[in-house]
Formats: sequence, C-alpha cells, structure tokens
Amino acid sequence: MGSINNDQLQESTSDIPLIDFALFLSSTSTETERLTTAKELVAACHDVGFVSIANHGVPSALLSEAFEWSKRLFDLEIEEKMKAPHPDGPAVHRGYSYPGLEKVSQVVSDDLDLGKKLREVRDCKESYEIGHPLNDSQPNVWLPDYVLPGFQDFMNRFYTTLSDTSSSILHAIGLGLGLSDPTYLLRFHSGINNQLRLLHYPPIPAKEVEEGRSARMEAHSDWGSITLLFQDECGGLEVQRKDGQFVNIAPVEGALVMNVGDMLMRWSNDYLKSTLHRVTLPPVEDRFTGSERLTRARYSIPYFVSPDEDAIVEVMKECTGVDNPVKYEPVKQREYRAMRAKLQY
Ligand SMILES: O=C(O)CCC(=O)C(=O)O
Ligand SMILES: [Fe+2]
Repeated sequence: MGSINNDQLQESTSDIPLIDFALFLSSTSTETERLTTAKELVAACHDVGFVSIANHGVPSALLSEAFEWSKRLFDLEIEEKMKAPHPDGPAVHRGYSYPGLEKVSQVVSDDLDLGKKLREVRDCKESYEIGHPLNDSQPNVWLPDYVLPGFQDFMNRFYTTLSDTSSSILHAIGLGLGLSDPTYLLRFHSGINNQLRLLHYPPIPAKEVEEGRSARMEAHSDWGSITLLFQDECGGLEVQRKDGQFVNIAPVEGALVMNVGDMLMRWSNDYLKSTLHRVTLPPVEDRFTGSERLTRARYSIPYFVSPDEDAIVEVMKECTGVDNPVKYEPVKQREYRAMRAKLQY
C-alpha cells in the first residue's frame, strides 16, 4: 500500500482537515490511538463534513488500475459506451450516462417542467454507475465483455475493497461519536446498496462555465451515509464553508476525500454535516490550454455508501439530549431515495 509520511501530511494545501487513518487500521495501535483518530474524524465530519483521509488501506496500485480502466472506458466510441445505457428514469442508477443526461441539483420536486429548465445549463460530464452484483432492485448494466474484456471483473473486485474500507470508516465514526455500540452503523450497511461511479469531465472552454452556459457538476449534497472520493490531479472540486463561500479541495496524492451524506446527517440529528459541494473550473492556470482556455479532462471516482434499502434510519439516541430533541421522523432508505432522485434523470 502506498503510505504517506508525516512531512507529506503537514505539507497538505487542502482547505479541509487531513487525517492519518493508519492509526485506526493498524492491529498494533492502542485503544487510545484508535479513539483519538476516530474522534478527529468525527470532529471533521461535525465541522466541515469533508475530510481527507491518508493511509486509508486501499492499495495505490488498485487505485491506479481503476483510473486506467476508467480512461479506457471513456475513450471508447460513443456507440460502444451506449451498449451499456443507463435505463430511462431515476429508479435504476446503473450503466453509462452520456454528457448532459444526468442533471445534478439540489432541487427536490415533481415538476417535470422545472426539470427541463434545470437542464438548460448542461452538466458536462459522463459517468458509469456500478452496484453490488446481488442488488436485485438496481441490476448492473455491463458492457458486453468483448468491448472491454476484464472491466467487469476488476470493478467487482474494486467495489469489494471500497466496501471494506467504508466499513472501517463507519466503525470509526461510531467510535468517535461515542455510540454505546461503536459498530451500530455497520448493521445497516451490508454493502449491497453502495454505488461505484466512474466520472469523466471532458475538456471544456473556460468561458462556457464562467458564463453559466455549462457546468461540470452543480452544487449538491450527497444523499447516502458517506461518500469516498478519489480524484485525479486536475482539481476543481469545491466545498461550501459555513460563511457560504465555496473553497477549493486540492487533491492530496494518495489520500481520499470523505464526506458525510444527508442520510448520516439525519441519523446524527444534524451533528454530522452533509455539505454542499460542486465541481467547477480548476483553480490552477496550468490546467488550461489555447486561446479558448480549454481545461484539461478530469477523472474522479466516487463511492457512495448507503444503508440497505429496508433500513429504517432513526436518529441515534447518543445524538440527542434535553436541549437537543429529535429533529427527524424515522425514514426507510428506499422511500427517501425515491423522493430525492425525482429530477435527476
Ligand atoms: O467529481 C467529483 O469530484 C465530485 C463528484 C460528486 O460530488 C458526486 O458525484 O456526487
Ligand atoms: Fe457529490
């Protein structure tokens, strides 16, 4: 595994906290070391809702291979990619979405005309969504194997590794929150309802984004429990601070970015924050070329961790108190997702 040393940790330029997760994962760590790391993680989730995690346990060779597969996939001709088309509508979020098909926004509504209006600003990205092989409600849409031999096998393996990593992070969050059972959240996360997403933002003239005619990905929060995000060195990911300003999340080599989603915010009675974020132009000038200031392509790989479909998300008692009453009714994951997904496709 590619590990990150202390000097590199200190040199981080990112605006979000950076945590060394080795102390939580190592079998030789003391209870105090594990608890301290878990508390740092929870403090970051409470404060910004976004955190960089170094030494997360996903082997760097596996990550490089995942980005290579992603590039190979998006380099295919559109006719080839359309052999695994995203099904119509939002119910099944799998397969290939061509640029402009999905519209990310924070709007929740039944109004389809509003959906059309939102689409006037096109999201310039393409994506490929992959779920658990045993998720019957959202079956995978794979390319025929001859199009990209080995792709499906690799992605299934990668999904499993990320699922294991996400379980360690959920465990650490439970410990850091001081839950009477620190593994409580794991009971609702078998891994079957997670989603692996390959994302490609093709080059685009800077003006298109600056003048609001196109977006890379507009501001939104994620809906699940947590998201693990791997990004290349292009940059352009931004998170909203408490004062409303969006600030850059500089890619830190070898580290993943973890953020809290709406479901975990609800579970924690708003103690853990699900924060707005977006993808826009990179902040660094050498990412642009030519008179049109064409930005370089960007690749990222988010892994969305969600409770199982039948899980009932009910505010955790440790996150309430006399001055902090329960803010939310229990909700079933399946119903919550259906409500959030309406205008997305
Ligand atoms: O591409 C990125 O860096 C962010 C992606 C994201 O926020 C999402 O897919 O929800
Ligand atoms: Fe997101």
